[in-house]
Amino acid sequence: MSVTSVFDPEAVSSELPRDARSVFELAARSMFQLFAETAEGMMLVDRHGRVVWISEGYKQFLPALGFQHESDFVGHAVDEVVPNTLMREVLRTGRPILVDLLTNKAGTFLVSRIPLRDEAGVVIGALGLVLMAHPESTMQPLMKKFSRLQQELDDARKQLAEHRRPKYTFASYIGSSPQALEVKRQARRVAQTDSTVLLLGETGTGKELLAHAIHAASSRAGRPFIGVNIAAVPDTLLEAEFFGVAPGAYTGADRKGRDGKFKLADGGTLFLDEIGDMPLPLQAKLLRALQEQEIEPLGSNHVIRVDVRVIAATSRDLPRLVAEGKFREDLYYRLNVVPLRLPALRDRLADLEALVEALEDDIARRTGMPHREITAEAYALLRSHPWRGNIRELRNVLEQVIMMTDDLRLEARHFRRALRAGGVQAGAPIEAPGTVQPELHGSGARGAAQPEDREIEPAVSTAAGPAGSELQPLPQAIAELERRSITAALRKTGGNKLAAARLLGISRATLYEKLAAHGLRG
Ligand SMILES: Nc1ncnc2c1ncn2[C@@H]1O[C@H](COP(=O)(O)OP(=O)(O)OP(=O)(O)O)[C@@H](O)[C@H]1O
Repeated sequence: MSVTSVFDPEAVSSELPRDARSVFELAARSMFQLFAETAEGMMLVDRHGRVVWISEGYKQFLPALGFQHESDFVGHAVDEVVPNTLMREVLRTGRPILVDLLTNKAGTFLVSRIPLRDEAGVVIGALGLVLMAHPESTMQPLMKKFSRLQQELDDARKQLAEHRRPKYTFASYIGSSPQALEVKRQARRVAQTDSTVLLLGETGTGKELLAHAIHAASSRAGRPFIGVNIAAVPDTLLEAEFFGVAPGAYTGADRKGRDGKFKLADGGTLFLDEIGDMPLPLQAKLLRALQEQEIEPLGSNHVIRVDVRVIAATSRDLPRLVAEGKFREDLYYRLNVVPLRLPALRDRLADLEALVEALEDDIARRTGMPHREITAEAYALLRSHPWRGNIRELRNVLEQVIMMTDDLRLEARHFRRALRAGGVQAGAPIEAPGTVQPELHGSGARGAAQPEDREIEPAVSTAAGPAGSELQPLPQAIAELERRSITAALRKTGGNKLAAARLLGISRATLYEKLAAHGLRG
């Protein structure tokens, strides 16, 4: 846009009174005068970049620039007398640089550079203004605030990157049994590709750990790893969680819009944990996102392209869910590109010792407590335990024992109590006839009561308050019953919340709410 096209005195004079042109010229002269007087310094260069004039104020900078006399400065090429100037840039592009910091041997200056044009709009020179000398001292409070904000932003970015960094690598997956080595070999291979991976296995077998490790070994390692635990998010919030919300779609906290997990994982890996708990209506949308790599935030009619590698995991029997009409067959096949089955701990007992050592080491490091020695007899007892909760349960038991005793030698007797507290007597049959293992079943819909519920009946009936005991207000009795049922379910599942929620016939999100309400750590 040329200056004349905006301030054309001819055009102005046709619409304004006759003396408009002289008013305009007067205005231009006054503005020039004002700049010359208020700016710390001002200079004019011609179309060849030669300094043709400097203001009285500008003369103060000459000694610092290395000149005794005005004549040593005026008449010379601007970039020869003012190091680092961008005046030539303005002459070349015809675009002003309204605010800039210029630093050279004379100091730092807040400057402004404006092209000058003739009536045809051709650049015939440029005006340079020194708005402020040494702004680093004058503007110190502002600069300080700016650098503090910048520092805070950098810290937040670092924290976020740290948070999104893969927590585990293949080295974190402990085990050298043939089963463990095979699963690591397959996972390493698949890490070199961009294929969708489906991790299958009971609860606590290390599916999430392996998902992190695959990401860390893939070409996406430098990009985010984003996890969503589908079972932990209420159905009504899942769509927004996955695909995000467009600005203005809602009032309140989401008014500004929010990125979904797909967007956050762009360029990286999205880990969909407990995929078997995905509500049916959302499965079609997920399938589309996986196939097209396109998402549509809630309340928006625009699609966003994403580049996301998906790793899904489940402890549920997906083919069975498909047969029951609870999981879309097309989504199942889309996810089941590379299935990896993680062995249960009871099927790789050869790794138990190495796992115990690694977990004990980790617990000691985290808690600052001394290392413990574990006797052969204790190992024999641990090997005979059914380990329904797998490595998570093993860790819980170990943690409990370490917390309960100061003894440096951990014997079978130490573990016996913790294993009993886990709900299953060491060496006792894994399940009584008619009971069902919490994981790999859970055939019911999210939150629906399960037939497995009868497993916790004993806890429920005793908690209900035995006949003849003191009566208490109903709300209190109900709260107590709820608390006891939750504790029993958690004990039974080795602390696994999803399995406990299934046993109780509630969603994991509800379980979390109730844990908080009862002040239970879970
Ligand atoms: N092979 C392993 N080596 C070391 N630690 C392991 C291994 N497998 C699992 N763990 C540990 O056991 C715990 C549970 O693992 P993880 O959460 O990966 O299991 P999961 O299969 O995803 O469980 P869920 O299905 O319940 O979500 C974590 O603390 C993890 O570090």
